[in-house]
Amino acid sequence: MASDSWAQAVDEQEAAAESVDDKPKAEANGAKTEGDGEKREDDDKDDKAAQSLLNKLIRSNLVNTTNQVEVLQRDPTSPLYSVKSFEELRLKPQLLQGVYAMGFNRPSKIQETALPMMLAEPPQNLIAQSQSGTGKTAAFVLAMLSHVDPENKWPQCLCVSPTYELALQTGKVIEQMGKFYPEVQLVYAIRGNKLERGTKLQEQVVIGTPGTVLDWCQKLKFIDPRKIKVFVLDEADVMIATQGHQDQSIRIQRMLPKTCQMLLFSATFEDTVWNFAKRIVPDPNIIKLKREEETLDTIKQYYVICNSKEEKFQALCNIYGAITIAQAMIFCHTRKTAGWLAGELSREGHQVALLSGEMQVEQRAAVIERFRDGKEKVLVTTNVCARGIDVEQVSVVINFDLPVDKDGNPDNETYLHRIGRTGRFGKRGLAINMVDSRFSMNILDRIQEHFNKKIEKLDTDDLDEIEKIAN
Ligand SMILES: Nc1ncnc2c1ncn2[C@@H]1O[C@H](COP(=O)(O)OP(=O)(O)OP(=O)(O)O)[C@@H](O)[C@H]1O
Repeated sequence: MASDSWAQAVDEQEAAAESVDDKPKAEANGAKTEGDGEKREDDDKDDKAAQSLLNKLIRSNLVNTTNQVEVLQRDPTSPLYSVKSFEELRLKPQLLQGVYAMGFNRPSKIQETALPMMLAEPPQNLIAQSQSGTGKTAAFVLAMLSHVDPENKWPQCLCVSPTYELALQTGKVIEQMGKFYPEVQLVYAIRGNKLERGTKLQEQVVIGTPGTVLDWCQKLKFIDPRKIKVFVLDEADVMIATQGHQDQSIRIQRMLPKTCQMLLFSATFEDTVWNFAKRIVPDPNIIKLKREEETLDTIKQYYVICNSKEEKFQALCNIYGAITIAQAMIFCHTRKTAGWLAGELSREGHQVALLSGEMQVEQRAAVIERFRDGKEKVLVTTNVCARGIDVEQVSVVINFDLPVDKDGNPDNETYLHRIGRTGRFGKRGLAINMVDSRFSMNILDRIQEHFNKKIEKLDTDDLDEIEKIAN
């Protein structure tokens, strides 16, 4: 889907970065100092799960959207309900309390329609797609908790997530939402959680990864799949990217009773996801929410002319000396530049976080959490590390190197995603581009042309001028 393809485009760009680095014209864009055969970011395998996790971690609240949901009902003649408040859903008081304690005042766009469908009697199956951060997890957690009978001490709701870390994240939401409903218990079916043979689980909700869930249902028989009332498959697009998960999920689904409510969620909806979804969810209702397009309308864009990476660093220091920057993200072309820059900035006394390709996902998650919590004010990163990260909360974005594709052409989509903000909710932002050669000037010109938006020149030796950009 075109609107969701930025991540793919970024992947392609990064995958091509090496060949760009080999080209003389690309060297001029900041890659020249890195051409030493180090392991590049692009060697890293596309890791959708890591991306999804990091995105969840950096986001502090709901992604707003002005788009309307598209609904395809299984039975088009039945009335379509949508709610504007959580009260209308007639939730159990303990759950309503949980919802409010999480700070939710009203249902999100997707929740308005998805919740009544999921809570209807008899239960309805649902396939729902909307970008990350629009409230899908909260929605299905509420549906699962609503369907549990706390008197029954066996698993009734089963949720599968693509990875250990994502399962833990969703588990946290279940725990938070169910905080005032202690009779309902949760268990994690994930690696490392070893139960004695012969155990029969008493917990009503199970969250886990496909392999462990399948073992617990089939081989170890901790769970009786015939007693499951709600089955959730989360992050279907991430799920199918992992070898074997698709198959395992289908095998789990086949063990469930016909009456079990099947729910599937995905951030994107390419054909592969759709084909998988149809195998998991029979007779579905379908809800789709288009991704909010990003724009550059609320962003002030500047460029700075420099001759070397040292000069770019000096320009950066001048900018920092002249204006107060709450939090900034700085994008570099390679891991090596990012490392160098982070070192230089720390030497100058800045609190710097570095996201680097060789870090494990847990380490990246820790860096992002610290940045999100404001412990560090500058996040230096390469594209691969930052793809999928929501930059909305960051007021200043600096392109230490401009984004280029494999042919050495401007990568407009990546530029837009790094800098852009969505719709009318977007806060104002400031973007500064470092230009260090004729090649990168040409890239900048073409980016201006593409978006038909002027990028102003900034003289970073003139403090008064820099101060003006902050106003
Ligand atoms: N109705 C609501 N009101 C306010 N905040 C909400 C609401 N629903 C969810 N949120 C919050 O918005 C953020 C995103 O929600 P959620 O994680 O459910 O989205 P998602 O679509 O599942 O995203 P992802 O695919 O990344 O998991 C979370 O911080 C969540 O606590």
